[in-house]
Amino acid sequence: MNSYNKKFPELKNDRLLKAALGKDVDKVPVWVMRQAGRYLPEFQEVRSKHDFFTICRTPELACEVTLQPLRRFKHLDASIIFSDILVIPQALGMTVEMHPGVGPVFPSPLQSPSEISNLQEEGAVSRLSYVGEAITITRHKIEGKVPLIGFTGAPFTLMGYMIEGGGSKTMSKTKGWLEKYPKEVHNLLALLTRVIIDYLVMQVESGAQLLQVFESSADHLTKDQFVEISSYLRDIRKGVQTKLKEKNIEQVPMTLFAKGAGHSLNLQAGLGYEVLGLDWTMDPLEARKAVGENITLQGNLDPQDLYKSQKEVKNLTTEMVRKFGKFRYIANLGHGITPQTPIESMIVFTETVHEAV
Ligand SMILES: Cc1c2[nH]c(c1CCC(=O)O)Cc1[nH]c(c(CCC(=O)O)c1C)Cc1[nH]c(c(CCC(=O)O)c1C)Cc1[nH]c(c(C)c1CCC(=O)O)C2
Repeated sequence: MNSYNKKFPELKNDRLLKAALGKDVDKVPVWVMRQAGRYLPEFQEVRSKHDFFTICRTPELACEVTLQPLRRFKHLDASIIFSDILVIPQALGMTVEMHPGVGPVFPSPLQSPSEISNLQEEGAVSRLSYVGEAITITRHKIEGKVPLIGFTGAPFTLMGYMIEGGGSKTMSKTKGWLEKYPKEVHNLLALLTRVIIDYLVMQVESGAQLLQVFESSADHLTKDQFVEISSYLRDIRKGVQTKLKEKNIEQVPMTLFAKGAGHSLNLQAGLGYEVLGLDWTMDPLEARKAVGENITLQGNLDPQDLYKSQKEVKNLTTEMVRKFGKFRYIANLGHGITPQTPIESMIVFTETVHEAV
């Protein structure tokens, strides 16, 4: 399988890819994390008929919900394949359920490091082939209107869910493991890193045009702990590049979103990623100073700002885009859009980005 053989429709809007690679753009590109999701009635409609992971595993359904935001919001410059970061633990043999109103639940989380050896690394990526199929179908159905982003959870975030058994306010079990079992933790993070690299390469082979790595739980780590786990993030970037080269597949830009790790932007800028995602705590000018001119920044309006009046959303968005400027910048929120967000706010946000500079 190689995307060259798939004859995908020609890309008409390449603002996102240009911005990621530091080329000039006519307008600032914009997309929104979780842009396909519960704030859209058409998503709720599909969701009322199907279990969350059934949607992920059924390429036609995943494609349909990926396309939903594009139909509504004419200013979106990218789509992101509908899936979840927790499909990797599933492919390793763990059970993950999505409970409405609760979030992900692992009935049998990892209880001790000895259970790491039960994880089924072999064949994990082939068990994720449904994501590749969803990507390929979606690339055709998008008709080249905008690029399609593939994604993965990053090692520490995935390990956290696998140990905690779901979302956690404190991550105390996981942080306990970091102290008590450094060798085993390394083995697990290294295993996840290997699977993630092959999974991302498979996504590119299937048609993904940019890859985002979500280290969403980095906000639980101390600065020193983040420095430690950053080696896996570097290995992922390098590993994807090396494998694409070996397979003679064109390189794609990659984004790292390490939520809460704005304390280490300078370090992040050296990990090989073309784009760094910022959460809403970061000041655009300080972030630019920390990363220099060779990195594209993505973000970072507070998702809660979308609950304000249209006028305020417009003002805050304009202010944000002006601070970041047109050079090496992709507009987004500082985390995923939340379920009760008024649809009108998405319209104002995306339109305003295109008008702002
Ligand atoms: C940590 C994480 C997860 N999943 C993801 C992350 C990293 C990004 C982040 O930090 O938000 C990533 C993710 N999850 C989903 C996408 C789809 C693509 C998109 O951005 O539109 C993406 C990129 C769909 C989803 N993933 C989830 C939903 C809602 C589930 C439902 O419909 O019941 C969607 C649309 C559920 C999910 N999935 C996860 C959690 C913690 C939850 C529950 C919290 C919540 O409900 O928002 C794990």
